[in-house]
Amino acid sequence: MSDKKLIFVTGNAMKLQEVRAILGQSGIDINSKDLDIPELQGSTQEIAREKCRRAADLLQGPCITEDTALCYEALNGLPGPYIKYFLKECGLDGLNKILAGFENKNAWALCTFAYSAGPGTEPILFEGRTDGKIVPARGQGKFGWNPIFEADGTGKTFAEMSEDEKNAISHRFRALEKLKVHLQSL
Ligand SMILES: O=c1[nH]c(=O)c2ncn([C@@H]3O[C@H](COP(=O)(O)OP(=O)(O)OP(=O)(O)O)[C@@H](O)[C@H]3O)c2[nH]1
Ligand SMILES: [Mg+2]
Repeated sequence: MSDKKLIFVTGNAMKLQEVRAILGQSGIDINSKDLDIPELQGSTQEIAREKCRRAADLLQGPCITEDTALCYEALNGLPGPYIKYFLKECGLDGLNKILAGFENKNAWALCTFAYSAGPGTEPILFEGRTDGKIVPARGQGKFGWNPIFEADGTGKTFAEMSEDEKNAISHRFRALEKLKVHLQSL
């Protein structure tokens, strides 16, 4: 890609902030656009592909989109891509209580970036996953479900970490590492 300037279609300011911080000095410059794209039901991959297709159609050009899922092992991966609505309706406490009947509190955060070269092309997906467990809320509650997700091996929730600490191990960082390689090869 000649100028490495890419449109990230998202309505989520925190995602954008993290993506910019993680991309840092990579030479990949992100512009953002907040378009209201309907999100389908289905697997995270189906949702990610369709959102990116629709975004590229609306923009009439190349773009990236991102979908984040929070997956509970005891629930075979749910709430998954529907976490936004669970968080809104049940809150952090409710997201803990959902697991009250299960001993298994394991969960994973899954980030899926989709890249479209433009309308009519098939989006390419880049996934990143961080394993952890669901815990009662700890730390600064500035971003989504960060306070209830304790990343394995850290003893900290995402909300107890500095920006740099989270960005070094997050689902978003791991997905962006793959997207970066692809973009740099264009
Ligand atoms: O604690 C968190 N740490 C994270 O790292 C993180 N990344 C996303 N989220 C939240 O999970 C849902 C995903 O839904 P989502 O992928 O559809 O995002 P969105 O609708 O906010 O933006 P977009 O679809 O316009 O890009 C939304 O509630 C996001 O706020 C996070 N919460
Ligand atoms: Mg969304």
